[in-house]
Amino acid sequence: MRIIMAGGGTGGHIYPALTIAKAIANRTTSCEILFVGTRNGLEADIIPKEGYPLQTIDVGGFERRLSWKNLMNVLKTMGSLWKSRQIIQQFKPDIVIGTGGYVCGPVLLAASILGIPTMIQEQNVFAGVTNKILSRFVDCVAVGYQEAVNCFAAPDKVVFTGNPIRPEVMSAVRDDAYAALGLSRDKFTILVSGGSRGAHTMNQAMLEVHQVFKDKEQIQILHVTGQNDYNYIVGNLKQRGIDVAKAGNSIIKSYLYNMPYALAVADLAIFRAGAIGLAELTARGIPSILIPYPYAAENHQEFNARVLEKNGAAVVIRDKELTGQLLAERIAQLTGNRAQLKTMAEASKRLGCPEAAETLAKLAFQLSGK
Ligand SMILES: CC(=O)N[C@H]1[C@@H](OP(=O)(O)OP(=O)(O)OC[C@H]2O[C@@H](n3ccc(=O)[nH]c3=O)[C@H](O)[C@@H]2O)O[C@H](CO)[C@@H](O)[C@@H]1O
Repeated sequence: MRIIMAGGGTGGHIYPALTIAKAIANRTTSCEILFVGTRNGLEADIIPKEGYPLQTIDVGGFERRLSWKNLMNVLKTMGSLWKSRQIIQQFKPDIVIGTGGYVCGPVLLAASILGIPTMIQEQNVFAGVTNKILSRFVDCVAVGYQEAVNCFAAPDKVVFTGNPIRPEVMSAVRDDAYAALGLSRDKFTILVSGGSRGAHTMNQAMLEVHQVFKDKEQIQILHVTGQNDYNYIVGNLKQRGIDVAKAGNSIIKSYLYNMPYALAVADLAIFRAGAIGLAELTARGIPSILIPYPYAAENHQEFNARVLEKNGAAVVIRDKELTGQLLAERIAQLTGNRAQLKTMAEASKRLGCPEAAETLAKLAFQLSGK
């Protein structure tokens, strides 16, 4: 089986690509995988680390108005369509799968023109524009949320599979994880993550939260800041009398390459509402406070978050209402009410789809005719 995986920009598009590719590879003795992304996306860091080949094309997003940038991007996209065609003709894939990001447009379109079987995987409740357009050309659209089915013009092509999560998310063992992360196994653990690129407003609010909880011996906060904000947070906490270099209750990381371990120990999560992060939380049955990123395309993170809220798995705080004080209050309410946390954890677990990657792999075999 030969597969091209196209996806990039953020972790929310790259990890599903990796997960689907590995699930397909696990079902066959011979599998060649090529990733196609962009030079500037997180894929340029993550994919080589995972040991897979990555080819890049140059592609940019469009603004919703007439501009020079848009004109340049039309030219870029035409060039990238040509390059995608060359990559596909050279690699000769049995199937091309897109998991989101601008890079999917030219790669999936070129594959479809060349008559190669194609599938896109839409992670969000509210589908992105690129995927809506692509859905007219591809053979199959696999969606992470049942609610997303209606976003597409050709519902007969749409299949609900759930969002794929790395198998390590399910296999990570709590006891091993405490040791690997240097955390205490006797404390209530709060995991804070603003998605693969971090979230500045969340980080700002967290400064106050660390201060409020610094003397609460029973609580430890593992806060993943994202690479841009790490020094800002560590420096600011120092000014507030919290030295993160000395083992304390505030553990600050810029990025976690071993997120599955962090999920294995999290008793409560404070997250943005990226679809893969939410799929991971629900697969492990972790209750959460969600602060959707308000500038995500068509505000799709809020749609994601509201599904968890509606089902009793999460509490949502809107970014514009977020303050350190409000966040600290919500955390105190939940940590002070273990019965509510348990109910939320059960609700979270009910929403999880840990078998999604397997379902997607089977679908890929069916589509490719292999
Ligand atoms: C700003 C934006 O538009 N973000 C989008 C992006 O999400 P984004 O990449 O920000 O977030 P997701 O939650 O979907 O995925 C993040 C992935 O990165 C991993 N991770 C994150 C931080 C870290 O330190 N280590 C780590 O491994 C998480 O475990 C997860 O697997 O794609 C998602 C899927 O289409 C969308 O729902 C999000 O709205």
